[in-house]
Amino acid sequence: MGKFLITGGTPLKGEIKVSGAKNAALPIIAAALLADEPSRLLDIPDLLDVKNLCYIIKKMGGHVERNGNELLIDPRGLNGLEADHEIARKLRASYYILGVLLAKNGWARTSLPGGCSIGNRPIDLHLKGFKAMGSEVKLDHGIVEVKTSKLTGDRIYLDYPSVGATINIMLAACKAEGQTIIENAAREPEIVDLANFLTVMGAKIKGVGTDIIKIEGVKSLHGEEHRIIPDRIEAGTFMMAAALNNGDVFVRNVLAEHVKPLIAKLHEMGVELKEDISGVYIKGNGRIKAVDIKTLPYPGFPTDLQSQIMVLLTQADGTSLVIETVWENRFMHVDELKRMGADIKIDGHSALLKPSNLTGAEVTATDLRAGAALILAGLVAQGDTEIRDIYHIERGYENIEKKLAQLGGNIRKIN
Ligand SMILES: CC(=O)N[C@H]1[C@@H](OP(=O)(O)OP(=O)(O)OC[C@H]2O[C@@H](n3ccc(=O)[nH]c3=O)[C@H](O)[C@@H]2O)O[C@H](CO)[C@@H](O)[C@@H]1O
Ligand SMILES: C=C(OP(=O)(O)O)C(=O)O
Repeated sequence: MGKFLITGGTPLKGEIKVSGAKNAALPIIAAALLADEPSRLLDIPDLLDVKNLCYIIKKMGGHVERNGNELLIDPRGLNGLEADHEIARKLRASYYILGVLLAKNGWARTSLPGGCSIGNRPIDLHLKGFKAMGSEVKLDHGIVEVKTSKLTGDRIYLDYPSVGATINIMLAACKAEGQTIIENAAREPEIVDLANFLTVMGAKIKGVGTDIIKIEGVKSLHGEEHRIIPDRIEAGTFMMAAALNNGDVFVRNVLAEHVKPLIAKLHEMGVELKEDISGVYIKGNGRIKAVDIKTLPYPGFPTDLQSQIMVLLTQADGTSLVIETVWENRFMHVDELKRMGADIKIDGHSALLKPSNLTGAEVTATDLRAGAALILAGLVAQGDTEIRDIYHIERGYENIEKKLAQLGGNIRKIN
């Protein structure tokens, strides 16, 4: 199993290009299966999650071909109704197969999905949506089965603006009979990207990016070409890496409007940054002011950047408070950061951080963003850091060690 070895202290300088967004690419790959023809997807990151989803599609008879960062998906041979259970358990996005196959064939089965262990992660809202649309739902021994003789649009209120439930219901609703209205829908940019792709395929969707999405079902969808939006979480991770290490970095391929909550906080922290049409310039100036953070659904501060910003806050000039409201177990990086000397106290959903001198240590990535936080910590710490279980990080960051090394970061992977 691979490890990252990092020696901290080198300022990061130069330019780095952000890849396509994992959390947009995965539902868009699934959506391509709704068409009657092939689709060509551009800027698909080369990630473990993408490989696993493609494997599931191939096992169901679909054809997937990768050419650099392009993915050709031909759904014409798709004859399976069941996602490979073993692989489906390795990623969250495998459950999008449910919405797609329900719309296509009225029947689907998969094991409960995987993804980061950051909380309970129920799928009740997905199932509530499928049921409202006329499906029978069975959940037995970790296997979910959804079945319908006729998928019909309905009004569905989400008790929480769940990203996954909004996506799964949208996927199913595109080919349901009549209109589906999702109330209290999630507004994340990845959902807008998915809706843009579905719309060029022929779907009728209104209100995306607001909390009420209306979808009028259509009989068929056609294949299309689509470029995935830049990954705002990868972008945010690099922006913070630059701010931490007195860097002078241009993070290219960032849509600044997608990272507004982070930009606002970096401004508050006194980090110098400038937005550009194609990215963001960051210049660390050796001083970071303490700030408070509360994670919220979009457009609030993203939970997927919470672990990373904590590292920045260990270097601030005072005490900061971080409140995690989305996931109940997303402070697992804290024990690892403490091994590196971080002064952090957890009380329920809150973490209190005091200025700390970080030193290199042997640490373990417990989930994807926790792993990213450990990389940031390793880059700023004195001495050597070894990060284990980096497969978590590789689920969501494309060649992160190569990209950071290109900026002068002293990081390498060993197998
Ligand atoms: C693959 C993907 O896109 N993952 C992202 C997605 O995860 P994911 O789509 O799983 O996150 P959700 O928005 O669904 O979950 C948010 C909250 O809703 C709760 N919930 C969710 C579904 C449900 O049926 N019932 C329920 O109670 C969850 O327990 C959690 O507390 O959005 C999260 C929130 O921005 C991000 O952290 C993940 O990186
Ligand atoms: C939690 C994440 O991903 P997933 O939902 O795929 O586990 C993430 O991307 O930070």
